[in-house]
Amino acid sequence: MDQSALSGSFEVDSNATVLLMGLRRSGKSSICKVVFHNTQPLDTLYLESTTKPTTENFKSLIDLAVIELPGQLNLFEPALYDYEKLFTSIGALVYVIDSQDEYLSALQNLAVIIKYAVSVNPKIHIEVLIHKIDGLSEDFRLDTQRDIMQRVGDDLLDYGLEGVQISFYLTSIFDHSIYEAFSRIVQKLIYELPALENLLDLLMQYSNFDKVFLFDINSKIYVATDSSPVDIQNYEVCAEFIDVSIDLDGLYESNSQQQQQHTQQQLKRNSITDTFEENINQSQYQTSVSEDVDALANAKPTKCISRLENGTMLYLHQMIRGLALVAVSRLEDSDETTALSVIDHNVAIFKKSLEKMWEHAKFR
Ligand SMILES: Nc1nc2c(ncn2[C@@H]2O[C@H](COP(=O)(O)OP(=O)(O)OP(=O)(O)O)[C@@H](O)[C@H]2O)c(=O)[nH]1
Repeated sequence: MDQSALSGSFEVDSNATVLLMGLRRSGKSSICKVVFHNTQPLDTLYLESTTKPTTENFKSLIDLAVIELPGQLNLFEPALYDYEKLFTSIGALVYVIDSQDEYLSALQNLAVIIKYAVSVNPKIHIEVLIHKIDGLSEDFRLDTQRDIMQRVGDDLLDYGLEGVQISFYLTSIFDHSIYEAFSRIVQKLIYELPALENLLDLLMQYSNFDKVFLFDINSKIYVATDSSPVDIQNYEVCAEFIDVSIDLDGLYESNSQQQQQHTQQQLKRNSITDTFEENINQSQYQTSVSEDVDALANAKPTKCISRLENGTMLYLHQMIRGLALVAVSRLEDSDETTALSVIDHNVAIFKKSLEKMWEHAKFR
């Protein structure tokens, strides 16, 4: 984690910045660890309290920065930091509420922060994570959400802020809900999102996909998807398929590496049988190694296709900037060969469009 004592000022220069706030022990650091560092949820149990603001930078389709403020910071205290500068330069405020704890003081704190945030940055996205829902029953989760939404609405009315848009998410680091929430939050910061969604809709239509995601491979956040509703099971299956594909990719050596080993074995055999030819073979070997290096440099992006027991096909194709396109399709076995060449062709066109979009991207 990139810990920085920001001694009085925050260096934030892009709207693709998320500010993570919430009371102590609400789960802020755990969320960062699990989503952006692949930490196992149970390993967050004994995390130390954050005492200084920390910033984490993630390079994906956008260069995202997540600033975590320690829970004990109080906006009313004599300003240690330049809050005005901070709030004017962020794209989203994410406030974490521990739903397993008594949350009234968190809601008071949230109302004060929202009042300040919208006064200095009216365009800010306000996102509330009703967190640690793994400890609540299904019914109680919805009751808690209703209660929190009602109370936040009342508090804002008291401040005369009735028009403020706030999004609420039920989250836990123990399931996919935290990734789903962060995906939606990050998408709001992507200026090109409508164009991307359009492209994905077209890709889906012409490739017989049922659902298509554009994933950030490291975090499993999806930076875009087509316009059909997201079914969490589809998300889970696609996110897990990324891990499987990457593991498989690492398991098998590329052709060029195998070729290199074969040449090496050949060389050893020759050196035993014929010393005269050894020199010639060695020079051949060297040529083949340098060719292999070139081949590796031009290595093809990862592509993986798999069919599940229920007949669903999963299709993964690596894109630019650590992204992967993952799609679900219910293609019949008999159509597969022709359909796959059409899909490959369409995906290649999509990738080119993505490259162009990236070149002209607003947040780079
Ligand atoms: N049950 C449950 N526990 C969680 C969840 N997320 C975080 N926790 C636990 O909550 C505790 C506090 O988490 P932290 O991430 O340290 O909280 P924080 O908001 O960063 O706390 P400060 O650094 O003090 O501001 C840890 O023991 C986590 O394991 C969750 O989704 N469910």
